Amino acid sequence: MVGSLCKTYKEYFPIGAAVNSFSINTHKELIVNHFSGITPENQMKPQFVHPAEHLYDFEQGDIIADFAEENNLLLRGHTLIWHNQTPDWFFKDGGGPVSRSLALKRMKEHIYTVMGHYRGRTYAWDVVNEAVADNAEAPVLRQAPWLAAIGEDYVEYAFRYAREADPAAKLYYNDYNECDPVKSRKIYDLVKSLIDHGIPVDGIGMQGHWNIYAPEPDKIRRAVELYASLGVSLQITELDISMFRFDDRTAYEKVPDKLLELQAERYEEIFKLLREYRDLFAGVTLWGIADDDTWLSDFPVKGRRNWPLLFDDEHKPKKAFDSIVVF
Ligand SMILES: Oc1ccccc1CN[C@@H]1C=C[C@@H](O)[C@H](O)[C@H]1O
Repeated sequence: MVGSLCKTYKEYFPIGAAVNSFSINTHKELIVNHFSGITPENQMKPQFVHPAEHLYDFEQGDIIADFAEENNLLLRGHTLIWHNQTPDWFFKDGGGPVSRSLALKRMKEHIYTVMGHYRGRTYAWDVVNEAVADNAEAPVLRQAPWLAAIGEDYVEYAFRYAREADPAAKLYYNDYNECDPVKSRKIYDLVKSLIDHGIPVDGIGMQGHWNIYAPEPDKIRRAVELYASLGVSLQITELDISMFRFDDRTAYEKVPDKLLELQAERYEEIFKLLREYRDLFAGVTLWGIADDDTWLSDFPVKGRRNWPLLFDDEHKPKKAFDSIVVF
């Protein structure tokens, strides 16, 4: 019997995994043996829980929340306000664009209803996902439907509504490419501005969609220290270590051993750094359980398989797993 991942890290931080209402059955043994928390990869996103203005559908989210309760797992809510997987109806009114006041009303109702439904079951929420622009010359906020409808203060309103909806939940701002020197400064500036205006932000979610080549530990370290200087909690919320640079079109039928070795070294150096900063991290979540079910197979390159997680297609621990449970 291999050592339990979450038991190994019990004195460091909870270890979570992204799940769906199928993988909680197909990957149940791995979840209950190796993880102390779960995040719904998709099934609490607006597209799934709020498909039409007067229609909520919590069926799949409830299956996940019930599983968390039955197995004593922490449950992270993901995500409330995002430019993706959010139905167009939020931003339309009659034949034209929604007004600021109606968009705020819809945002408030969505946040109150979804957080209210899971109140007491979700200990944290990714309130706003990926609001910051990627490209260096852009302003802080990316172009997004919520920005167009409400204006630059949409992020503030989202966090205020979230605190009102569930005062006990930890409220996170979550983003990717979070170690890029330019983008990390923008994320810092956004969260600092929220804090300076008395907006309730408890933490920054560093998604951690990394790969076997980047970001190097020093870049991760600089971002960790920059965000921690705000006095907020940190979480790695969506960790996976891709075998490829983002849109590299190289593809393999079977993962080369050399890449598995490189990946094990990356996981080892990343978890060494996370253990060093254990006091800053309130959790580390893998964006999936095993390589047979990962969003990175076919994304962003159609037909390109990927092997970014700690367990292989047969749910056996990989070299990457061994590299982080023995230290
Ligand atoms: O790494 C990226 C590259 C391009 C776009 C988005 C991302 C990350 N975006 C994440 C990935 C998968 C989704 O399931 C998550 O909800 C989302 O937060």
